[in-house]
Amino acid sequence: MHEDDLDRAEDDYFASLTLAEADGDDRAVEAALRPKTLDELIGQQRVREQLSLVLEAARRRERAPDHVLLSGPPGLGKTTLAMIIAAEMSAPLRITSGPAITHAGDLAAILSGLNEGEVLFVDEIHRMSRPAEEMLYLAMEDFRVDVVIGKGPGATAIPIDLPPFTLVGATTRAGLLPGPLRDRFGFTGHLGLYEPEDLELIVRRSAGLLEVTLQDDGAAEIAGRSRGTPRIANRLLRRVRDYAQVKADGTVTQEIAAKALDLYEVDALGLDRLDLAVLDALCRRFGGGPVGISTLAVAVGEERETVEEVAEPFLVRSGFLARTPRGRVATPAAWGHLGLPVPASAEAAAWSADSLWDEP
Ligand SMILES: Nc1ncnc2c1ncn2[C@@H]1O[C@H](COP(=O)(O)OP(=O)(O)OP(=O)(O)O)[C@@H](O)[C@H]1O
Repeated sequence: MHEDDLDRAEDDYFASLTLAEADGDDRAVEAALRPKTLDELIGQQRVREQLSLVLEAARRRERAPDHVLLSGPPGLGKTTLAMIIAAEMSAPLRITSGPAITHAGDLAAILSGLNEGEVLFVDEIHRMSRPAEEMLYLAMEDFRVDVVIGKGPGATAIPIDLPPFTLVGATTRAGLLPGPLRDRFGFTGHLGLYEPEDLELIVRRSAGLLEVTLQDDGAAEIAGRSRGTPRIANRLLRRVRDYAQVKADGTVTQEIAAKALDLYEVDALGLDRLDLAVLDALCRRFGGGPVGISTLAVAVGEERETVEEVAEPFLVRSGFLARTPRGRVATPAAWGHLGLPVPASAEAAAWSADSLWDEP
């Protein structure tokens, strides 16, 4: 079995555990904490409303819903939403990922094994191979695949009809998807970083499920340091719970949460070690930029994708980093956060509105 398939099988297994069975294993707990219905999902109001309409309309027409593309940084709930779509449609769910589909044949095998109405979730769909992508165009539009038998001039394409299904694609980089693939999704939902109030509700819900005694100010402290990301909020809650149980009486107060998170090197605004390394390199080594994302990634010893998809969205949203056509620049707030004096060039460069740039 491919490594990714093994991961997915493990995910399925974790999803089948009850919380009591799962507790003690971080990945299993994460799966068990997933909301199961759209109503249970916290935040992402717009996507929730839009999706609820798409699903309701499909139910009334007794048809499989249109294909759905979900985009946004990691840990915001794309997998959770795919599971919810299947559950809301009472349809089976099949999970795979772009990197697991290296040949068109891998995809043909998956597609031809689908049942009517099934939801196929392809995580990291932007990392699928090109031939597989082209096969997917036809499958999405005409519910058909052409399987090529043989090679060279004697090769023949045998068309195979597929039952109607719903593809749910997830990507951290909608911009990387080729236009023809993006256009074949009937609905695209963009998941943005969560507001602290929503994260607070998520932390409180998880604390309830995990039977952690959590005071309101403790929930606010964890939410404020969660980088706008439910997965991180849930993870921090578990680390704070450890601390509260070992160093105190088990109750999570603001003070306990702050102490625990300081210990785990999550600063008061939620910046973690990578975020701080990026800011530090940007300010101290590159004089505040502009500097290219690849150079920045090398400077902090990380993959370009990790810096771009994990650290950058949060740093931009927090007002510490700006993207300009000439590269990334530190804002005056970044210098301030690192306790460094703000150079005059940073004041001018970062805050000329014309220099801000949205696309990578
Ligand atoms: N809106 C939400 N309400 C409550 N919990 C949420 C919400 N969104 C995500 N979570 C929790 O966050 C965790 C991560 O969610 P999920 O795995 O769906 O993210 P993802 O976007 O698919 O991430 P990745 O792309 O990295 O796999 C899950 O444990 C889930 O319980």
